[in-house]
Amino acid sequence: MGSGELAQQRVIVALDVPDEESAIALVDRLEDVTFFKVGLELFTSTGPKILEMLKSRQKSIFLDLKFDDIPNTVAGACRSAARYGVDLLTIHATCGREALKAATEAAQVGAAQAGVKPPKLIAVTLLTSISARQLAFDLKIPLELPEYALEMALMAQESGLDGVVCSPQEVVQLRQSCGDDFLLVCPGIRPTWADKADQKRSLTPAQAIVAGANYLVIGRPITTAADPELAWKRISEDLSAIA
Ligand SMILES: O=c1ccn([C@@H]2O[C@H](COP(=O)(O)O)[C@@H](O)[C@H]2O)c(=O)[nH]1
Repeated sequence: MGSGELAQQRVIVALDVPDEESAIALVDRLEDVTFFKVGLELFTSTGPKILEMLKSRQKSIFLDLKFDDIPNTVAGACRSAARYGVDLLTIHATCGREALKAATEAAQVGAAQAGVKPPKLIAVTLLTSISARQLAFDLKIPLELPEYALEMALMAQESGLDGVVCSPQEVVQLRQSCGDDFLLVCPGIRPTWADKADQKRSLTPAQAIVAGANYLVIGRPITTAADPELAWKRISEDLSAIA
């Protein structure tokens, strides 16, 4: 595999910026990046036109709106979002089994109505900003963290979802239990030189790929770097070493 190819295939850059202008500036600087994530901050600011901007540049799109509501509402949201023709779409596993099933069906319907490919629907197991201590003391969940993440992933899989968003620290266990065809998409990725900030359950890009992650989501280590192209290049080189 050529230099940078693994990063191009497996790294999704999170465009957590406040407006369209900043997003375009970053996308145009990071010309080797093929996959971008649009999350709550950018989508709330720009609406769907940001997706058109990315499509016009032939980029793959992860629409990370993390829907979390009752079954009827998440189904409607997934039906609408699927019409945009995005590649990945998120919902929280904590919506529950009934909502996850309704969302899965609705995403198929929305895509068919719009004549586009359905998105891969993936469920957030447990935000990577939550530590074991916070899970127990703030969220009052009595399970050990790895067991809780596994239960959320299995519920998503049984409900027909294509995969989950999980911490890279849980990838080995989830891959073993959910099999090779289940997508494991990992934020909380931190090169050794990057600040962890609010991420509590992180690994380096190379560690996450070796563990078995399908995609790595990386935001601030690239987007807030003094030189985002150089940050991308360093990550690409680290991944080339394991390719
Ligand atoms: O559990 C989760 C789910 C989603 N995210 C999102 O990924 C990126 C990570 O950005 P960094 O700047 O690399 O921390 C961000 O858009 C989150 O909304 C997550 O971090 N953890």
